[in-house]
Amino acid sequence: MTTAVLKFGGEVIADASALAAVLGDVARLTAAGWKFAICHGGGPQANALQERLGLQPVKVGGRRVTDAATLQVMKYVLAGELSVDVVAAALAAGLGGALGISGVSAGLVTARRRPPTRVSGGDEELVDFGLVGDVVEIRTALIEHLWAGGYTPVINTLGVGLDTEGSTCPVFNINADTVSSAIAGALKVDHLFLMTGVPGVLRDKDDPSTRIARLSAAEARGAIEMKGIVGGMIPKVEEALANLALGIGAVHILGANAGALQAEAAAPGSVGTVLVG
Ligand SMILES: Nc1ncnc2c1ncn2[C@@H]1O[C@H](COP(=O)(O)OP(=O)(O)O)[C@@H](O)[C@H]1O
Ligand SMILES: CC(=O)N[C@@H](CCC(=O)OP(=O)(O)O)C(=O)O
Repeated sequence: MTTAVLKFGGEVIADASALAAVLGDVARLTAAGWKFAICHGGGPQANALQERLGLQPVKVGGRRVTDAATLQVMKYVLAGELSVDVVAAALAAGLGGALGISGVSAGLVTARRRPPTRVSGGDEELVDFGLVGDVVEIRTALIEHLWAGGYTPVINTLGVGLDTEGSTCPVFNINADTVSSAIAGALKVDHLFLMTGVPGVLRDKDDPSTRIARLSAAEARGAIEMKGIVGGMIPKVEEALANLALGIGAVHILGANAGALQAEAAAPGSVGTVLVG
């Protein structure tokens, strides 16, 4: 049995034909015996709703600064519209066991508030991200339970603190690349696929023909330092590398194209970028 975490961001969700093609591949691989956990983001959709509400999206090093109103937007967007729409698209693509959950469900993604931190890709000073969580623990039992029942979890990446605040536990916004990498590490999956709007990590971020097939940790850190990797590609690479050592078979960053999952799994680096420790 092959196990995989597939993460895609809001950009992929916004492209209905790309999303259908990818979910069709997941449906076929699942029918052939693979087990997938799908994690999704929703950054562009959250930006759009913030703007409609007169809020200004602020991101530092690819992570969103999250006040109380922004967290509310993240709940509406991630656990509301996009969770429902991704599951509906998965059902349409033939993935009959698709089931939407959040990182809050059964305490799947437990987290604590991130203290003010210095950020790669930001300035030198400490950044207070507000209601953004750092992952403390992934409780994999829920995913294993769903897999055993024939379901494919579709996970939106909110997290929960288990230290109660009055009558409730605090909910946190967590970057979807962070959550998917942590889940992949906890499950020790064979493949972590980070699917995005570009074909992989690019030498020149504006030139899709400059895809890097294999990227080492040292090269990745150098590229972040030299600002060759910027914005939303930073958390993807950093978080995947941080979790690779936990026992993920292979981490692939790749574009959302039909057949890409199978091709990358069979020959890592053939259509995307494979990260090596
Ligand atoms: N070296 C790089 N190679 C590829 N993409 C890069 C690089 N540096 C920055 N990026 C940017 O990172 C983006 C992917 O991150 P992001 O937009 O957050 O995706 P997602 O929403 O799929 O998580 C790309 O669309 C690209 O604009
Ligand atoms: C803390 C943080 O940055 N959270 C992310 C969660 C959504 C996400 O990661 O979406 P994409 O995968 O589409 O970028 C955010 O607020 O945008």
